Amino acid sequence: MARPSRPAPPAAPAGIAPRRAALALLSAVIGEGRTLAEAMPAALSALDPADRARAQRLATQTLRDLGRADRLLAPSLTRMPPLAVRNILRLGAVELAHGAASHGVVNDLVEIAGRGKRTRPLKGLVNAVLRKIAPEAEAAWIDLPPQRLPKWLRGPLVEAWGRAEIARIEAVHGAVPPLDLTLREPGGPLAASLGGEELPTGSLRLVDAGQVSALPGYGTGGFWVQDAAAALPARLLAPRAGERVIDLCAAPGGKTLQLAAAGARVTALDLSEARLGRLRENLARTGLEAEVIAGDALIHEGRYDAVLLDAPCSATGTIRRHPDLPFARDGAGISELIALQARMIDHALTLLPPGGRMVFCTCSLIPDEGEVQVEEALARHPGLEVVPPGADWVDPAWRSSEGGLRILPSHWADRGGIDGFYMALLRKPG
Ligand SMILES: C[S@@+](CC[C@H](N)C(=O)[O-])C[C@H]1O[C@@H](n2cnc3c(N)ncnc32)[C@H](O)[C@@H]1O
Repeated sequence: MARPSRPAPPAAPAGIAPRRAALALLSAVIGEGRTLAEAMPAALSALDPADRARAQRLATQTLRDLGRADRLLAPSLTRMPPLAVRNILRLGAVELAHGAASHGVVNDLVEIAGRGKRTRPLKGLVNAVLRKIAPEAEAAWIDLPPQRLPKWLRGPLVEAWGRAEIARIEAVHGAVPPLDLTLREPGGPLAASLGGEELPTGSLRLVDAGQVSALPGYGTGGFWVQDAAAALPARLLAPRAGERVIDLCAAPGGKTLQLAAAGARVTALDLSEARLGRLRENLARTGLEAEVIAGDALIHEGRYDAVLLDAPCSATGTIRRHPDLPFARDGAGISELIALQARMIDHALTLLPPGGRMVFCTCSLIPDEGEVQVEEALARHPGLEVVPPGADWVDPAWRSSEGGLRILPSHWADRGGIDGFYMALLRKPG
């Protein structure tokens, strides 16, 4: 006799799984100081691709808006609840402020609070606070100031760029950045089918692009994702067809692809075998060619016409795309990075013939990783020159006094911002 089948348990509401995963990401970043990239594999592994994307989006948005969320919540809290509860409230506040349906947000987050041992006792608080802020969250949000940079970074940056510029940078950090693409053939038919705005520097900018792999031209390698600022160092180097160029810190390979697409004979070197795996995937997808070497830029030997040195740095220029960075870092290790960059510049020069050229760049907002690094290199190497770029894509606001280009996220704010970067074209004495 067939056994009566058990009734299936009621399905959990669709929003629970991605919201729980988003909270796991928030606790890894805010509570444990890990980056989203480090935390994502474990936190998202059980989810389907759509929920994975939603969880990542929710966590990223909450980190971007943490300061505003705390301000919105503060009047409703007489005491500071434990971090796990605070993160539930923050996620709720951010979702409500961005127009999510309040019953879904509140019900799911109350349910999630009820499932956790540490959060269960405060389930009632979660319910009461979220219901209280729900009606006004969207309207109140507009007047709240954006998330501030953490103290370890804000102090030096205010000193370098001034309070007003830092406020503008923080405003840009508070907005969802557009998607920038580098096209293999700029201005070709693919640009028209992708739509978007062609930037003066040649990148194509899309707003609300959706899933990148679903865009036309992805499968055939017609473009790669690369912030508009990150696309400039290779343009500054201006490789010619057939030139031997080494990309010294190459992975995951955005600049290698640009150099190869320009027809240069490219060597892509990086210390990280794992990151080189992504570079190889990018070469395979685009059908572009480069010699790939797992190695140390401090000891690699050879002779090249030109060098691109995109040195490891604090990455503080990329906060608008990586809002986890201020939480996952505390400023430790920056002086070691600065010393490493100087050693890399010195060694990179040995790879060039007299008169050879090199672009040094970092995605940092800290002058010690940019302008100061180049000034000190000039002092160490008599005859080394900075060549100020004459290209028509250079925005005059980017020119810095020693001849390099300084890009701040607040530049092009009306277009959606741009990552912070520093770059300089150096010429070895002849
Ligand atoms: C800013 S990222 C490079 C991004 C890359 N140029 C691109 O456009 O996709 C810096 C890279 O330096 C690499 N790196 C760090 N120390 C290195 C070393 N001693 N030699 C070579 N690569 C190194 C890291 O693994 C990392 O991939």
